[in-house]
Amino acid sequence: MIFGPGLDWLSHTLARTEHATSEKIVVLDDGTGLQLQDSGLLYLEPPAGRTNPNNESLIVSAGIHGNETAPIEVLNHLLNELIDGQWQLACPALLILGNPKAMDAGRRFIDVNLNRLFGGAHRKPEYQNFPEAERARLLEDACRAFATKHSANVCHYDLHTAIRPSLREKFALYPFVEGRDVPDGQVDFLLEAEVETLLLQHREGTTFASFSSSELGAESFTVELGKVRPFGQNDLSRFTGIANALRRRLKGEEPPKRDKGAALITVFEVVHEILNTGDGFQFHVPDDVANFTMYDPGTVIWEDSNTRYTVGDTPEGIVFPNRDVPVGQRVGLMIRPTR
Ligand SMILES: O=C(O)CCC(=O)N[C@@H](CCC(=O)O)C(=O)O
Ligand SMILES: [Zn+2]
Repeated sequence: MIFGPGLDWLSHTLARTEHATSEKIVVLDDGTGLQLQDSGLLYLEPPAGRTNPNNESLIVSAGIHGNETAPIEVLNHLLNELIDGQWQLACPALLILGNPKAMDAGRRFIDVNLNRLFGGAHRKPEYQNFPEAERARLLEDACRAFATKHSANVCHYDLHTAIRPSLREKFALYPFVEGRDVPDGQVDFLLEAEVETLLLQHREGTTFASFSSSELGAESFTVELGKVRPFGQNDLSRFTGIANALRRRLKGEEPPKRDKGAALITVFEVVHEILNTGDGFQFHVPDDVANFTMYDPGTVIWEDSNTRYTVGDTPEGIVFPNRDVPVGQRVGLMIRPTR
């Protein structure tokens, strides 16, 4: 047993949240290799000679925010099925439970938001000595090593749930990389996962998905799958879309044929990132507003002593409103439909 008697990956991760250098390797009956590289960091390798029909390598992460538990449970279930022999792995995969200490504490983060520390931001002097800075470095190194070993077609899905209710329950964010467009195959995958809304970021960020896009050349998405709830309180029937779509990819099966009348994806572009500018910053969006609430042209969204942001000529929506962030960090995104 790779994780110890009676322990699955999630229980093992919650029981051992500390950085651990020892690497444990187990080979399943069918020859699939499992290498526990660190707490919450698991590398999966199909047996030599097995074909990888989609010629791809997958990084799937959850728990970058420790209280976003449903995607963690989904990933853990998929792994339990694999270990149980219910299906066979076709492609190399790196499975990540992002912030074990915060998961154990039931918190978004311990000292600082891990999903603002990627792309080297963890090296900033103000973040040193925080466990999240060390974790960001470790995850970057692990992903870099994975992408170097499996250079073709690396995809990364970073799974989250949102703090606020959402008028569009499931949505994905596509990190900004100059000159690229979302491939049709990725749109089909999102729809297969029942994610019917896509947000195009307007500039490079310091999220995990932004790092894997920009530095590893991966097709990456942050995927929001529902609402934050504690472990054991998730209705996992609302997450079957992503579970089925990921399992299908890990098995190397072809995508399902899309019906003519099937839903299309709705695309928004980010037009403005609201930052907490510090002294005098006032955010005029109420605390309990749902993601994708739309505001009419001319509505004042935020202001400080120098600047006032008002909605432009066409309606704009708010996503991730959260006034409770440190100065310099994101308070929300303003978005606009693209078509
Ligand atoms: O609901 C919220 O306010 C936050 C949910 C969440 O964690 N979202 C990610 C999005 C990352 C991105 O912009 O791609 C985050 O804020 O880190
Ligand atoms: Zn999150």
